[in-house]
Amino acid sequence: YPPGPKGLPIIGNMSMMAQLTHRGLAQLAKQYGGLIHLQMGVLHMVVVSTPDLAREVLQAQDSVFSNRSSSTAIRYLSYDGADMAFANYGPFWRQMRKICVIKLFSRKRLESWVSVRDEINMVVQTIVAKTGSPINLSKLALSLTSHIIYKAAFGSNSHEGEEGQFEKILQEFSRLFGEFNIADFIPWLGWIHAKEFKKRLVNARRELDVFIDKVIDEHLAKKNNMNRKDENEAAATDMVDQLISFLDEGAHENKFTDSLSTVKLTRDNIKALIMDVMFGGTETVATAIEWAMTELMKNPKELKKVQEELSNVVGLYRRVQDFDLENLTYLKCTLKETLRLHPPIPVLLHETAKDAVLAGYSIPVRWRVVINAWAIGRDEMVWDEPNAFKPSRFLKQGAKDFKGNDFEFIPFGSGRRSCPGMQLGFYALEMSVAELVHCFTWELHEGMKSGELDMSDSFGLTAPKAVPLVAVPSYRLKYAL
Ligand code: HEM
Repeated sequence: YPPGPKGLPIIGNMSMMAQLTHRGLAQLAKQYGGLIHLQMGVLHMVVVSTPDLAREVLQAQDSVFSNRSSSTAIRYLSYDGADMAFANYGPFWRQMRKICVIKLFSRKRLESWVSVRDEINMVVQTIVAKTGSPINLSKLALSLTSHIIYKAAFGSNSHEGEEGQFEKILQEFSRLFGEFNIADFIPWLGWIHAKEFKKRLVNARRELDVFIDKVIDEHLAKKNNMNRKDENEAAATDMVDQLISFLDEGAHENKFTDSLSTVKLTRDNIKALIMDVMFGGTETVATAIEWAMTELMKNPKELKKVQEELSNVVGLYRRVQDFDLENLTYLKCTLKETLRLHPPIPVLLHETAKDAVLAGYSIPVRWRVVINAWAIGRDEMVWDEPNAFKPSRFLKQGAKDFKGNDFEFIPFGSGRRSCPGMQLGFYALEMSVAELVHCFTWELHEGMKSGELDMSDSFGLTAPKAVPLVAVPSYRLKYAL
């Protein structure tokens, strides 16, 4: 097995649990090397912290390393693996992925892209009304991305209060995913808080059931109405509309097929896929917006360069349009640098599908494989001044890109399990930051200096800023909105 800190009998390295964040694991990698073994009760895991080993796991031997690790909460809340993000690699996952890529996230499905624009417009209007007052940008970013994904998934005709209700359900899901459950590590101690934990799992899933069943029924009714009115009339399609076209109420399990025309989905599949989209698309993009704004506030010279570029390319008499994005090169470099220093998902969680050998070490089947994207993005063997925010490094010829071929820079992962929402996610990030710094000038709250900004992060499904970013906007454009 690979080297690693020595553990105790039965519990292994469980006493180090609090240390096993992206930062703690990067520290351990300095001590034990790019491949570490840790044991947490019955669960074994290896941690990959170098680009070469990431290439081996995500590309050269990807079919062996592309399963997902699971837990009691994940199994229950994903409707027993009825989704894509938590399903093991195989025909079922392939089928679900095809639906997501072609039907939900594709550039051709314009509605999601329109949701991004509409919601950013609303946010700009809100900020205009609050110029001169402090704004919690961390909260604003999360509310923006929740609205975008909610609208892309469910359409715009939600009823009063429903969005807030849905946010609460997701927050409880998120807490349950992250909660320490002893049964996952030492199964025979599982009785300790099993009853209470199970009760919370059942309640959370029941609430999601009630919520999404209602949405599905409303969409089905709308579809029937449309059919009656005009067979040929194209309905405005949100993600639920797309998914219910595969719904077979009589189906109890999926039949795997390579052709989308014969795919059948159950209600549980639809609920679980919606959950994937919500989790995949909300906190990730919000965290990236928050960090981009934080780094720009921390580095006023870089902010000035981005704003100069916006003045030259867009000018101060109009807002940023989609066609401007390809000319906003420095903005793009700034966002890449943000994703290098602060990958929203700092560690990728995979599992071995069979016994494997990695760098000469044995990695048995069903071992957890953690790829520390955060540590790789700050590897001093690869990156010059790895902890400095230097967007211009991405201007150089041959600079790394995040599309999955450069294993030194993997904020969206790479290979089979890489992010299917990358295009949509990056577009939402690019447009949000472009508009925030084009329409407004930002000052830190209460006379705080840029050097005093707290740059610590917290560790969970994503790694947002530990202390929210608060800043005061003033309007920058030369025409009234
Ligand atoms: C800045 C934005 C985003 C970042 C940095 C990001 C990053 C990632 C990463 C690192 C993974 C895991 C890769 C792996 O395990 O190897 C992932 C998976 C995933 N992402 Fe994203 N993501 C973003 C936006 C989105 C958006 C907007 C959506 C959907 C609307 C989305 C949906 C998903 C899904 C469903 C998966 C699971 C894929 C699978 O298991 O096959 N992501 N993402």
